[in-house]
Amino acid sequence: MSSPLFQSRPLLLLKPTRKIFSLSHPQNNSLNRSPSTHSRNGLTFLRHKKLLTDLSTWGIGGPCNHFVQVFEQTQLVSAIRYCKENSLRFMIIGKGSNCLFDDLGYDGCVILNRIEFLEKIEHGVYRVGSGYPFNRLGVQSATEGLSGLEFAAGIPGTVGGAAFMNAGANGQETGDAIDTMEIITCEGEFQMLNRGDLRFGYRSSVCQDMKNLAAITAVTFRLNNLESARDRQLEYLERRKQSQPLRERSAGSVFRNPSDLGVSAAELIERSGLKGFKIGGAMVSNKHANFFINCGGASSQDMLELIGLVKKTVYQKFGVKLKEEVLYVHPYIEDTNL
Ligand SMILES: NC(=O)C1=CN([C@@H]2O[C@H](COP(=O)(O)OP(=O)(O)OC[C@H]3O[C@@H](n4cnc5c(N)ncnc54)[C@H](OP(=O)(O)O)[C@@H]3O)[C@@H](O)[C@H]2O)C=CC1
Ligand SMILES: C=C(O[C@H]1[C@H](O)[C@@H](CO)O[C@H](OP(=O)(O)OP(=O)(O)OC[C@H]2O[C@@H](n3ccc(=O)[nH]c3=O)[C@H](O)[C@@H]2O)[C@@H]1NC(C)=O)C(=O)O
Repeated sequence: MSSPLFQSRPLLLLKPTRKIFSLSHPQNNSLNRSPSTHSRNGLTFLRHKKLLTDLSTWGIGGPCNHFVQVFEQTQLVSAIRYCKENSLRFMIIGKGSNCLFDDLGYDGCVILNRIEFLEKIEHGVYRVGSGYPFNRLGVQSATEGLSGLEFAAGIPGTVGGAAFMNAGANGQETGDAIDTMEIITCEGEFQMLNRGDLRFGYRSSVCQDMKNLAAITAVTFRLNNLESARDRQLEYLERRKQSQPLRERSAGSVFRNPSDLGVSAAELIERSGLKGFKIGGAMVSNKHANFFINCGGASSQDMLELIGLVKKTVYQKFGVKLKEEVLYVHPYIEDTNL
């Protein structure tokens, strides 16, 4: 974050912004132009109309310059081509449950992923559109006596977001259940990635490092028979309800757990005395210290400052550098060091 605008902000894990397209600049690409709508190849693009507040579970974010919803893989390709032809940077968003948008908005095109098909290839093998709700898939598969995604119940993301982040809980991870992944490259080509290509790690997948990934379009899961899968799923969900503030506006865990220290980020934050600590409308949850809540009118600056302060305090107290799990979306591409 080299720009003066962001000098005082904490270093959040940056989203892998699509860089292939030419860049717009804040001075000649105002985020506050008058709203309009136009159609192209059956897609409706909104200009300066959509607020990112409505697209993130945190309920934070200003206007985006361009916004389009896609319901099929071919529409996603069209949307990406449109961005390419018009030199727009773009991002694919699922449920916005892992993103921190800026109050200044986003100067490119936000593509909302609504590709929600589910195809049963054979018993235990599901091919699922990347916009399919991950939560629903977790309940559905467990109800059918299939094991592998019981942990997904209660997770507010999409299948694409979960695969991209390798979401996990209760000792299970998304990547463990994935057989293949279908993607679109920045050149607009479809590609199939096999299990061996995917290199999943704790909250990471090969997708996060792929320079030419435009979007994950579908994921094929291979699940195992387990009679007690539904009971396990219900137990995990109950545990989640007891320990996490699911009714509040959050983005799940803000920080990754430190590796090999045998202590969670939540415990470090709690032991720093920060539960309930508030900056503006942003607050460290009293229920779970690694969940930060928008308790009313939080700005992106409030949240960024809270993240920075928690990070600094934990470092001063324990010498541990916490690393963000949430992804900060820069309003302008020039503000990144990418
Ligand atoms: N374990 C838990 O309890 C919780 C877990 N989570 C997890 O956080 C993640 C958020 O999911 P979701 O809300 O849908 O994601 P988001 O809409 O928050 O998107 C997060 C990032 O994932 C990338 N992404 C999302 N969908 C796609 C796709 N189809 N293809 C390529 N990249 C994609 C986007 O990258 P880009 O912008 O570069 O396109 C985006 O920056 C999930 O893994 C979810 O399970 C969230 C809350 C709680
Ligand atoms: C919510 C997310 O995933 C969650 C996932 O739901 C849960 C359940 O398995 O396990 C991880 O949380 P977590 O490590 O904080 O798990 P928890 O079981 O809640 O807590 C771990 C430990 O921290 C302690 N703890 C927890 C909360 C708190 O306020 N204070 C505290 O001291 C608990 O007592 C426990 O000893 C994932 N988070 C990360 C960063 O790995 C997410 O990724 O967004």
